[in-house]
Amino acid sequence: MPSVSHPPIIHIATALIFNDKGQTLLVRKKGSRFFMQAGGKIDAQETAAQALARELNEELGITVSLNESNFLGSFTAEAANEPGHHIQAEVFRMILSTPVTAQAEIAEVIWIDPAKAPDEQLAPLTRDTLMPLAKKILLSAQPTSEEA
Ligand SMILES: Nc1nc2c([nH]c(=O)n2[C@H]2C[C@H](O)[C@@H](COP(=O)(O)OP(=O)(O)OP(=O)(O)O)O2)c(=O)[nH]1
Repeated sequence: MPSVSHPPIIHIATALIFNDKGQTLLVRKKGSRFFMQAGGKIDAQETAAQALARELNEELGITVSLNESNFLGSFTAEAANEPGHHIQAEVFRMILSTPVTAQAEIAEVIWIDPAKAPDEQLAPLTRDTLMPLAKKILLSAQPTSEEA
């Protein structure tokens, strides 16, 4: 029987970060043309939540504490910056009301309405999974006409 080879998997932790204006935060890392969610690889001995808190501190200068109520799920996609690799992303959600500063390997930070994000500039996981999820979360958070 022919053997099937699977692409190597990179395990990362990342976050859908929202502000109070219906926007979500994306970063572009130095040397990459793709915008994606902040975060990065989970080191040995770290939980996904610990890895994400460390990465958000390194990349954006923010201190967050995360628990399972912030956890959205585990999603897979092609890795944006490492051809031939796939990622498995542990994805959290949070609301941020403090300013952020691009630090370490971050070249750009943007806040964007997920309905207006240009697909061709997004990493595969962001384009195919996380921006659609962000739109759903924002829609479900909007008050209905009866509540408004
Ligand atoms: N943070 C993040 N990485 C993503 C997303 N989508 C996606 O394909 N990736 C890819 C880009 C990279 O190939 C990989 C993350 O690696 P990285 O190099 O940025 O992670 P890191 O900050 O831990 O850096 P390092 O240990 O390699 O120095 O996952 C995403 O939405 N967020």
